[in-house]
Amino acid sequence: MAAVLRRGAKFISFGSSQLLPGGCKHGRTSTLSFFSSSNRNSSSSSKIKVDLDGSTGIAVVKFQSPPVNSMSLDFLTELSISLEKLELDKSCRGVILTSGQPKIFSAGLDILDMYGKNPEHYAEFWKSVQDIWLKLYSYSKITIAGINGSCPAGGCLMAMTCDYRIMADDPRYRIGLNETQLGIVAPFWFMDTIVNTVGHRTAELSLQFGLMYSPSDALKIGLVDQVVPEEKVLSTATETMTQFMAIPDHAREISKSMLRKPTVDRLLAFRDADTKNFVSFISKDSIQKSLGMYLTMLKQRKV
Ligand SMILES: CCCCCCCCC/C=C/C(=O)SCCNC(=O)CCNC(=O)[C@H](O)C(C)(C)COP(=O)(O)OP(=O)(O)OC[C@H]1O[C@@H](n2cnc3c(N)ncnc32)[C@H](O)[C@@H]1OP(=O)(O)O
Repeated sequence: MAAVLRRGAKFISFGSSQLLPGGCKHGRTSTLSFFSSSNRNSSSSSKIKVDLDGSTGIAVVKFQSPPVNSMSLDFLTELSISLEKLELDKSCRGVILTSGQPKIFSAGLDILDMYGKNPEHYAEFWKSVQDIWLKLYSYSKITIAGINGSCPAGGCLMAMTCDYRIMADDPRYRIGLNETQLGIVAPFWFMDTIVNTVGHRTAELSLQFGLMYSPSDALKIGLVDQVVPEEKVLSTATETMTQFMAIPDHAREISKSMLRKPTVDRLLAFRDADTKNFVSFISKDSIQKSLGMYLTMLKQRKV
């Protein structure tokens, strides 16, 4: 079901579903601004660029980790710090996540962080993946994903944590949780997130086949909320943000929190066990072999 938020309208319009397999609380001034005192503030780490417009309260967080914005430990750490600063900054009311790399939103978790490393590294990496999900899924500010490129696995997970998803209409782009195609299993909180987004039955098919959807199919199943020409992704995200901002922050925030808290609490309750499971799963010879083969295929561009 594709819920569409239209200009000047409320949450309306539900499409049919179809699956195709395939590969300040209103505050505008800041006492806690991390981005200097002018109206447009930029900060840039090596992998994440943040532009906060103090006059609108909208921050654009751009991924700039070539070639494919894969979520390495460094990427996740930098993103986490940027999000934390923005959450504390009272001049910021909403965050747009988007990519500065052509054709890719994010390639998902960095496979090199899951391959050929030691258990301590896997545990540290996994905790940072959990951390970014926990942060975004329970983020108090409005979040919109401007998906201007392909968005597999962890990339799709990150987009799903946002309050709204706008995808570029390029038919070459794909989005979905493709883990089974790599011979790995999406953890329960990845599954919870997609179930919460597209519903149980669609999630069952999606996860088992590891389906990757074109923008139009993603819209049909409600994995994204809107599909627009690529050059309009950011402007549409800004317009949509303005609609969200018209809702009193406290009411919106509490609604979001009530809807998402059970899912967040489930990971918090099993966080250590989930980390142990990940480390033992990813350390298995058979899984390492699958990942090694997948990396080789990627390098030979056979995927
Ligand atoms: C119980 C608990 C159980 C827990 C069980 C464990 C659960 C883990 C959950 C996993 C979640 C994930 O996100 S796993 C990651 C899943 N991601 C994917 O499958 C995406 C794979 N990538 C792609 O499909 C493509 O690269 C795509 C993103 C569309 C871009 O295509 P392009 O043609 O533009 O670019 P490519 O030539 O393919 O890639 C450019 C270079 O980037 C590298 N690259 C691409 N994706 C990469 C990635 N994710 N990590 C590292 N490196 C990557 C390629 O190898 C190339 O390296 P060079 O040749 O050296 O330049």
